Amino acid sequence: MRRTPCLLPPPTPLKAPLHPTPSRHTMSSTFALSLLALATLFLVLVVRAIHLLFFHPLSSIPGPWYAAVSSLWITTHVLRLQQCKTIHALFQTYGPVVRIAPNKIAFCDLSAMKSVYSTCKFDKSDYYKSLLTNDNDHAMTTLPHAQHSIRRKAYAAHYMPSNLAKLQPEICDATGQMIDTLHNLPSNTALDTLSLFRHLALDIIVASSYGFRLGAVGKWAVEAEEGLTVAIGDFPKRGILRSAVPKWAWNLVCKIPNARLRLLCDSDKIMAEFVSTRVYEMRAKMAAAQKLPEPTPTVLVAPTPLAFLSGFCSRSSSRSPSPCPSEDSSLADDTEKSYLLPRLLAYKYNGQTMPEKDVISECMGHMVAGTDTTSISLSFFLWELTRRRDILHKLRSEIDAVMLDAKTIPDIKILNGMDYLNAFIKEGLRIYGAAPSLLERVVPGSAPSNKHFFGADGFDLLGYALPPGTIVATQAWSMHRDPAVFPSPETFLPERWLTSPTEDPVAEEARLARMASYMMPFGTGSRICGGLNLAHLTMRVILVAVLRNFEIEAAPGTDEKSMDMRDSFVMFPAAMECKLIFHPRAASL
Ligand code: HEM
Repeated sequence: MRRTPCLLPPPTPLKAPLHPTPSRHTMSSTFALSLLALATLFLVLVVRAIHLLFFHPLSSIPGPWYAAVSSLWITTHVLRLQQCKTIHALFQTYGPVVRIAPNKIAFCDLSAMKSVYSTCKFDKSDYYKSLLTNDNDHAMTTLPHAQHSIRRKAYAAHYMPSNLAKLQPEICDATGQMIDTLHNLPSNTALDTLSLFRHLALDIIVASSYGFRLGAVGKWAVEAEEGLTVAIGDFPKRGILRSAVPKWAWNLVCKIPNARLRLLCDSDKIMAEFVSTRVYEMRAKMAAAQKLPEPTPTVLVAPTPLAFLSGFCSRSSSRSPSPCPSEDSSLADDTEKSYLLPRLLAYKYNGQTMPEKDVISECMGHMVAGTDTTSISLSFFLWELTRRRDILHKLRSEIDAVMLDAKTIPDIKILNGMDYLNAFIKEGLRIYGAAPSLLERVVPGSAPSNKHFFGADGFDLLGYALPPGTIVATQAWSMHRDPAVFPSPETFLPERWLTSPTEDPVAEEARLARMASYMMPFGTGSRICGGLNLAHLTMRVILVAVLRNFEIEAAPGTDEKSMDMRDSFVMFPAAMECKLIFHPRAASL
């Protein structure tokens, strides 16, 4: 029998919905899974926190519990630019050793400072890599001690006092140009000294490194900021931004068509191009000099000396002012002096010269390290003088006595012997040192030769065992404010650096030596600032020249609030500027 075909239409296939509605069952299982993930994460964090607080090798070290469980707390203070003050407050609450992050210990103690930085010479932490120049190391960023000492040997002799003495004409010339510029400004002009001294410090560093006159102050005077100076000011900001965002985001930021942003992104490149040009010129000069039949100058000699502007430099070591050498006469004496660049180009290690990339990044490192630090210190020093006429008066008496002619800066030997000036600078560096922050080091994996600092559990820091890999650091800010060493530490008192005629001379010497041992405005130990002699000379020259020629007054708006100190490795005023007015002294005209 044939079957009757079914006349019913075939069933329409169900259309899949565009957005399938999850069943109640699926929804609840996703929710449960998320809850489980969150609970697991929470549990992991709790277990981790418990470990860090109670079972970690650093758990016995005092400090706030939230600092021990996460780096977030200290990072917020870094971002608030208040790390120094925050850590200082911790020392006052918890004592000389404090845990400030899960793996980071800060201390404030002289013996610990000596063993970390000088005796054991711990390597630097990764933090310094944010300061690479031209994506390459320089002395400051070379972390391992052994590699660093090779770098240090390459440049150290440049900053020896004997070499700097020969570079006085360059330093005085640049300073003289600034003094002339200030004399020519309309009266009552408020100047940002951070910017002014940044330009001057750069002129001095460029002149003493390459024998090249940059003329940054001259350009600044006509309100055309020197490109290189802007780049140097931008460089640290670039470093912070670059390390805060992923690489792709940074590349994107640098594509935004904004001229100012472009400059910031290119700051490293601008500096590298400037130094590369100097390297190219110097190589050409050195090659030309070697082809001369006779006499053959050493490679350390810069073949073309700077032309000197005016009579601001004195070459005499006597107290009577002497005329500045003329352009013609300077050549003979200059054959002895040595700039930084030819020295680096000639440096050999194991028979090899330094790769050019290293020479360039080294030179860039010095420009970055020396420019803002010098300008910030000087700005705070002058700001202090606007508030302390008593100190200004004593400084003036000393300066006026050795600087009969307002246009002749005394010789280095005279500057070195000015007791009150030097006491003032020491006190300035104690309170306003431009780099007062933590100088991070890492506890090594194996004990160095000084084994007595190491027990079975690691490095012995004031009775606490720090395992290898722990980051350990102290800060000048706190070492300089120890009331047992510096009575009334917040009071600016140059006299504390002078011996009192009414006290026992032996006790006085011991007191001065004790204070000096706590001072670390330039760091301390094997990684101490390479340019500290230049910094001292520059500060002395600029201070005597400015104070001999001008009365200084704080501009409206420059006050305790605007000058409140902020720190991000280097320190700076809250307002990011220091506006002062320079009135020519009658005796200087
Ligand atoms: C008042 C001015 C200055 C202050 C307060 C200062 C401070 C410092 C500090 C704190 C360090 C780091 C030490 C460390 O990381 O442990 C340093 C390193 C350095 N500074 Fe200065 N500095 C000043 C001026 C200069 C100048 C004028 C130059 C050169 C032009 C310079 C060149 C260097 C170099 C090359 C290093 C790295 C040293 C090395 O590791 O071999 N600094 N400075």
